[in-house]
Amino acid sequence: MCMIKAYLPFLAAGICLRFFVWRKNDETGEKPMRKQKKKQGTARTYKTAPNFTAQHLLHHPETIRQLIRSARLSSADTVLDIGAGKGSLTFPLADQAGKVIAVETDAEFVRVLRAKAEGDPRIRIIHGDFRLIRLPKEAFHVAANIPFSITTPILEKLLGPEGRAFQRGVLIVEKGAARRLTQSETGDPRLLLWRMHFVLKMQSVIPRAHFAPPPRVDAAVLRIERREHPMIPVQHSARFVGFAKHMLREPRLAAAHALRGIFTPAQIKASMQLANVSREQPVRSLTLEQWASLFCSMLQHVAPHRWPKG
Ligand SMILES: C[S@@+](CC[C@H](N)C(=O)[O-])C[C@H]1O[C@@H](n2cnc3c(N)ncnc32)[C@H](O)[C@@H]1O
Repeated sequence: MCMIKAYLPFLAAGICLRFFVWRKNDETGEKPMRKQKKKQGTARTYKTAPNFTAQHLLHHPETIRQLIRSARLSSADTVLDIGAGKGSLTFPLADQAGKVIAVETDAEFVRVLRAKAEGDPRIRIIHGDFRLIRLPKEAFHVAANIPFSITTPILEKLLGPEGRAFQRGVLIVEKGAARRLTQSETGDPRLLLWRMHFVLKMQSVIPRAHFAPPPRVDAAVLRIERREHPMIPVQHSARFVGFAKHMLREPRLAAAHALRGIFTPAQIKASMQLANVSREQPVRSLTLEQWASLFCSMLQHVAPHRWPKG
């Protein structure tokens, strides 16, 4: 009895800790990491710290059909399924595309995928972290219900220099993330850069009930298409980020003021006229065309030593 009494405070502390961890996972809307069976022999190897795995599997047949249809794939296409799970998208995608590359970190899911895809030359399964794999060099598309917890690293990889062969994609992301990525006004220089090269659109909302287990929030389909003609020269991408950061130090400031550190007064007048920017227009309300025009004016007329650093 005395022994039990002595252990009671530790037991209570343990229960509190479990509750706290559970609440934390609940707040993020993510499921805690699944435990791996040791005997599978394909132990998880992370080069970076493990993240929540976000295993919200899509189980709604019509939503799956719509996503596959909207990916507009042909038998000549290569498509990436990022976070393939048990293959709810992988196999329907293989019926449309020439080649599907399915990337998945979870050893148990990879085992299921390999068993289902055995002998199917159209499907290649990569057991690994998408953030660490090498992207195809030939043109490719993406159709995926991605792990929400790594939405930004996934976009950085696809829309940055590494993803130079990425053409277009339909990605299921958190609805809030889809809104942020597609609303017209933004104060995020990197998002502006992505928009110079890609068109991002929120295509449709997917109710949380279409996933198992359901996430805490609804999801949405984010459509991404590479622009045929980028709005700024690709080789000046890093410079564009430097320019946008400089301009967005105070997003509510009138563009004419924000341009001061870079352009002379005469250059400000001319470049604003060319970009059709009004005198009091705040920086954060500049349209993509205005951003591109002001930036190109800087490249053309301002001495490189005055260009803001990234
Ligand atoms: C939202 S689920 C989607 C699963 C499946 N595509 C579906 O729709 O049913 C995301 C999947 O990504 C996997 N995952 C999590 N982190 C990953 C990473 N860094 N690289 C690749 N896959 C990852 C999870 O194990 C999970 O199976």
